[in-house]
Amino acid sequence: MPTRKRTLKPNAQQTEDDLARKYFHHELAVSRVSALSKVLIGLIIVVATFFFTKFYIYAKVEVITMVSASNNYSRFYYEVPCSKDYQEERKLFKDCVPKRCGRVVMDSVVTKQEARKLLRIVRNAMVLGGSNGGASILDLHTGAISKGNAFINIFKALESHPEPDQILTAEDFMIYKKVKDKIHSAVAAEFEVPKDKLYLTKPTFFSRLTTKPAKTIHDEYWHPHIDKETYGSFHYTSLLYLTEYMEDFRGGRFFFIDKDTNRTVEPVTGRLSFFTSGSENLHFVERLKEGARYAITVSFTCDPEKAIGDPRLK
Ligand SMILES: O=C(O)CCC(=O)C(=O)O
Ligand SMILES: [Fe+2]
Repeated sequence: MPTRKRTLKPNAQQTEDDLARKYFHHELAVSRVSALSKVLIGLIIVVATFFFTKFYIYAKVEVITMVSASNNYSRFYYEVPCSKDYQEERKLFKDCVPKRCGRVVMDSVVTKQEARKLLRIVRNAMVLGGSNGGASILDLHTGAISKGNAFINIFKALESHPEPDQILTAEDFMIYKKVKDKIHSAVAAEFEVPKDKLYLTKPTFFSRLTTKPAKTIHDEYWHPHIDKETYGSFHYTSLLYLTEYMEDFRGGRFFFIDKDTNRTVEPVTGRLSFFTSGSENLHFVERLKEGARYAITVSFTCDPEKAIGDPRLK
């Protein structure tokens, strides 16, 4: 029996092939379109996120000059609600951990003359050191001083110096101690802590900021930070300024970062600024635009185990 091959009519076969081809192309096109649209959607999301973030950052920040260089403040006080950062320690150091948190600026605790003497100390010391980047420190307690891309010990460097008295003297340490004691009293009184329950802690150091580009992480002073987190032992941070904003340098203002506002303190020679060190006082230093900015960070703790003594010439 002749077998009848079941064949489609040429036309029908063609139509089916065409359809299959068309379908295949359609599928391919659809998958190409959907891959392309995925890429496009991804791109749109990335661009939108970028602009939103930028817009949000810029839209958010209103800058308020909280403490201006052109005014004199015998006592400026700005209260902020305390963060939860102190909860664990409240029982341990009950007379000392802040009950009330805030920011204080006092222009009459340290005299201009004392500030100028302290400025001379750090300037002299920097003859032996100085960072390659924009931030140098001098810690009279440990002897650490920035040099190049690292630190050296100033007491060691003085041993081989022909005229160490030209750099650092016993009198310098007396001035440093006198000023540090006045700051200690002011912080204790303002935050109602018995002075003998509040201890000087480390690091307590001089700083010099310049416009030099950063060479190491130690030069990057402008990052927002919380002192209690960064330094561990701090409960109260104080800053004594040794040069003046817009006189000796441009940029270099101190910024407190609040929810939708930044509040600045403009440095003035002899200006004492202090605040509770928890996350209620997130802050940064504006990048310098010109000149050199000198300050001392004098830090206090409630933990007697973290206390440090007065520095002395070794
Ligand atoms: O120098 C200043 O104004 C602030 C320095 C600072 O934030 C710090 O030492 O932790
Ligand atoms: Fe700080």
